[in-house]
Amino acid sequence: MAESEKTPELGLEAQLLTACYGGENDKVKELLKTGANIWCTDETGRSPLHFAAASGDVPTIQTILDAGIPWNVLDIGNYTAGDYAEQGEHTGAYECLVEAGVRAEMILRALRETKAEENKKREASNKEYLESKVEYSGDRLVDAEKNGVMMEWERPLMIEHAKVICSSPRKVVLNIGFGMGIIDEALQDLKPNKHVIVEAHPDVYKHMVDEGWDKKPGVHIVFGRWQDKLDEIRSLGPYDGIFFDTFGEFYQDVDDFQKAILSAGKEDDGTESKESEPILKKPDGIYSFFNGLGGDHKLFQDVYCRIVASDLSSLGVSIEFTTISTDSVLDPELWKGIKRPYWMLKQYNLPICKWKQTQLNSAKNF
Ligand SMILES: C[S@@+](CC[C@H](N)C(=O)[O-])C[C@H]1O[C@@H](n2cnc3c(N)ncnc32)[C@H](O)[C@@H]1O
Repeated sequence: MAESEKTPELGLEAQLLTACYGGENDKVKELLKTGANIWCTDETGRSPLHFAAASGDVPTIQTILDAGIPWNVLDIGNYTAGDYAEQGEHTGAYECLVEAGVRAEMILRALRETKAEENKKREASNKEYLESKVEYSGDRLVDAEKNGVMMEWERPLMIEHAKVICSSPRKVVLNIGFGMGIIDEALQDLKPNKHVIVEAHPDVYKHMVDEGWDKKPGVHIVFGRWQDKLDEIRSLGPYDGIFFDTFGEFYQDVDDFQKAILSAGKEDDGTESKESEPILKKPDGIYSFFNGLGGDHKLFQDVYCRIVASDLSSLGVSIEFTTISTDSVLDPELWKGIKRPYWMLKQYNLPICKWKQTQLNSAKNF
């Protein structure tokens, strides 16, 4: 064969991507040993993990993850490896990526917690937001940088959340974060006996007062960050239903909130009080939260759903998700004027959190 007729030999990186795509785990390992650069990508930014996910071969995915590619890597089109696994209907591969995400996030969190212990009290995650202006503008509430704080498209979700935490009249309910007051309107329609609303932003608080929320029978407004108002929140409870939906806070804040409402009160010396019940009433209290974490990528959302389930479980609470289609939200028109769409998934996982029955039984036997 003439020299010019030979197929040109692929470079190590091209060989690596091809082997990942073929799910050839042994070859992938060999290429990595030979010095193939694990950080290589093709022209569309797809990493070896994207290719391995597209092959659906779990051992190859594991090899790539072990070699250091993060589970949440994105290509130029903003797709995760999970998107490639799903496109090929590789459920085992998708599950492997979710598990990798959960493991990585748990490790990161353990590291952060050690740091937080060192720094003791954290600064508010959304300090800047709370100190700047917000604007009510038609179907949305935006912050000074045109981030969507709350938008009208969430109304059907809020109505369902309200039904979950206030399933019959005369309940005592707590809502953290007023925003556009959509869930609070829905709760009022369900006729609770007592309806406590905690809101930290001065402009939002002013809007609530302008709209007469402070005069509604049974409504108690607590103005301030929930973190600073726990004693007042506790004194107005316990609650049959609790909903949490703030803005600019992180998962750590959600986790702190859950620990605060699901644990017994503290004595002056900081030990758990034997008399005081948790803020969420036992045994029938129901807790829910806006499940927007990771709302721009399905893989990220699935990882957070797993993490929150595990955290709640260790607090004695089980979680179930009911799904609601959010297909219509994918229309780019809806997000015009908003800095960054915060929801890009076809399905919303609405969490319903209840005290675990086994826990209650063993507590009774105690
Ligand atoms: C997404 S909006 C809530 C929307 C609401 N669920 C509705 O149906 O309209 C979030 C709200 O939480 C408030 N917020 C943010 N951090 C808070 C905190 N730490 N404590 C209480 N409210 C907070 C914001 O000012 C904002 O009004």
